[in-house]
Amino acid sequence: MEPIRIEKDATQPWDAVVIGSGIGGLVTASQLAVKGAKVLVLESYTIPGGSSGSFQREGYTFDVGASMIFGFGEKGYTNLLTRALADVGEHCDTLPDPAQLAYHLPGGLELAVDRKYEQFIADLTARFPHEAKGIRHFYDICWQVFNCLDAMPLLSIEDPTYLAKVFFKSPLACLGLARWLPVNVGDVARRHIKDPELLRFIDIECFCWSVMPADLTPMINAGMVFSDRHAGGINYPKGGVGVIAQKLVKGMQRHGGEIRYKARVTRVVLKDNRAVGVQLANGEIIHARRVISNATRWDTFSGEGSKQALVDAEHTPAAEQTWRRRYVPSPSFLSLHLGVRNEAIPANSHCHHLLLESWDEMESEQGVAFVSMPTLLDPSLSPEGHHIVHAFTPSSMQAWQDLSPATYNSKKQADADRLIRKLEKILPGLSQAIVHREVGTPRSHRRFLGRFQGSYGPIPSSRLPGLLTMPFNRTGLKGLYCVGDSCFPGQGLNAVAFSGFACSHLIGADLGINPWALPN
Ligand SMILES: NC(=O)c1ccc[n+]([C@@H]2O[C@H](COP(=O)([O-])OP(=O)(O)OC[C@H]3O[C@@H](n4cnc5c(N)ncnc54)[C@H](O)[C@@H]3O)[C@@H](O)[C@H]2O)c1
Ligand SMILES: CC(C)=CCC/C(C)=C/C=C/C(C)=C/C=C/C(C)=C/C=C/C=C(C)/C=C/C=C(C)/C=C/C=C(\C)CCC=C(C)C
Repeated sequence: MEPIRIEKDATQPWDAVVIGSGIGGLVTASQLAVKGAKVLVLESYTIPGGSSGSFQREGYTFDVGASMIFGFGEKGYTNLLTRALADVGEHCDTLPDPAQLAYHLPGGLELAVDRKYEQFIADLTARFPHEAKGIRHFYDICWQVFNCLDAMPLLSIEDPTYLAKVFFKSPLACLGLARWLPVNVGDVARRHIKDPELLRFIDIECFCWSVMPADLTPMINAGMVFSDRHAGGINYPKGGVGVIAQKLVKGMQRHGGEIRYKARVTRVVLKDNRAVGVQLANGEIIHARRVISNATRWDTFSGEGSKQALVDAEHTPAAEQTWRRRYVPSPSFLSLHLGVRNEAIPANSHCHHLLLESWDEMESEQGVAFVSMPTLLDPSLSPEGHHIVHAFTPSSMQAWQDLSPATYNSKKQADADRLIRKLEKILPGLSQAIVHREVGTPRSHRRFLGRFQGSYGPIPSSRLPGLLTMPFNRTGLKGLYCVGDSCFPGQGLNAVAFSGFACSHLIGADLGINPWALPN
């Protein structure tokens, strides 16, 4: 289809300026470029991708953060990364992971989540035979949610025209989603499962991606995660996670979009209470018809703790204060990027592992340890004879603030050593095999990713009704939109990709450049 060109006036040369090149920002920008909009992405760092970038050191290609990738399936509508790339004429070769994750839990509960659904159900049932029915019911309900999502093109539910069309196309799927929107996982799990240890397992199943127990995790997101890992499966992009962002940039550029690196936005420029552009740290002002922030809402709007927000307190909409009362920043991470000699990795290891020593520690500072070893799938990421061990554990900014440089450095090394000792439970001899080591703290995450308190993303401050209170892309300021994990439906690459599709669709509707028909 011939792209629709938008008329521009001299003072507003860009149709849309996107602040940040996380996956949310890049999907918005590339989708808008495909619709014919003139788009500019401004990224403060030197590479694209944000938490989903990759960086090179001494022959290793390390993932910044994201490593377990959903949304790369071939069928249906929930494969949003595959779709975002295909829409700009790009494709990532991926390596299928035979298991999503190997759990190493208290009480000797060891379980790898098999790619095949029936195998996973059989393995979990073997451990909890008295809960065979409950296990089947609970995970089958997750499939019902997933099947609703997978049955229809996923665009902005803020656009009434889309809602009407999609309701006409898939009425039952829409009603199914409307039913599950206000529900959390804990309520559904307790309806079918009674064994306290199995309920704890459901908690950690949620925690490992939502950083919340089941009672605070929205059912829609669980339906997505607990089913996509078996439907499209977990697939690792060949060459590292950063390839996804690099290809989105390439595809966007091919459609006329542009990106500038080392371009930190310091404020959204307003005129008559409307966003009309942005100002960069070097003072340059760039005008645009629409401004999209891929920074977190805490970094976008003023409020308690936000030091240099992009919108001042006077112009911050009241709804943002309500959001801040409902959602708080989750902890950040202490992260390790290790290059290790092959001998430390047992043969036939899984790529992703989660270790928890005591259930009481699930939500504690540095309680759960996550491990990703992508070289088990893609050996080209490390020098021959070596593997990557990327490990992280939740850690809050408060634990790292107000320390002298010497105390900060020694805490960093001591905490890293402790994490490595923990990992030796599954990787015996690890500490002796390390040849390259980099340690990141919440302060590193804040500095390099520009994220408020280095946070992984927003989590509810109390029990909320599922996803019902999560804000969409439109903000209370005309011309300004948000995208990324502080928008519906929250954290996760596939989730922020959805946020990007929804945001570009909404802006497309506002600018009148959307194609009439829903995508196939
Ligand atoms: N699957 C996994 O294993 C895993 C692990 C970690 C993170 N993640 C996911 O990654 C997702 C994050 O995606 P996202 O789209 O929200 O964004 P993001 O935080 O990854 O990227 C935001 C980008 O905006 C840039 N930026 C911020 N403020 C700026 C400013 N003022 N000027 C210019 N640039 C600025 C940052 O440098 C960054 O590149 C999260 O949802 C998280 O769940 C996944
Ligand atoms: C009309 C009517 C009636 C109605 C309407 C209704 C509707 C339509 C609705 C709609 C809705 C929707 C569309 C929704 C959507 C949703 C979505 C898309 C979702 C998604 C989600 C996703 C997710 C959540 C994901 C996630 C993931 C993650 C986070 C991951 C992570 C991971 C990690 C961290 C890893 C770690 C571990 C290791 C390493 C071991």
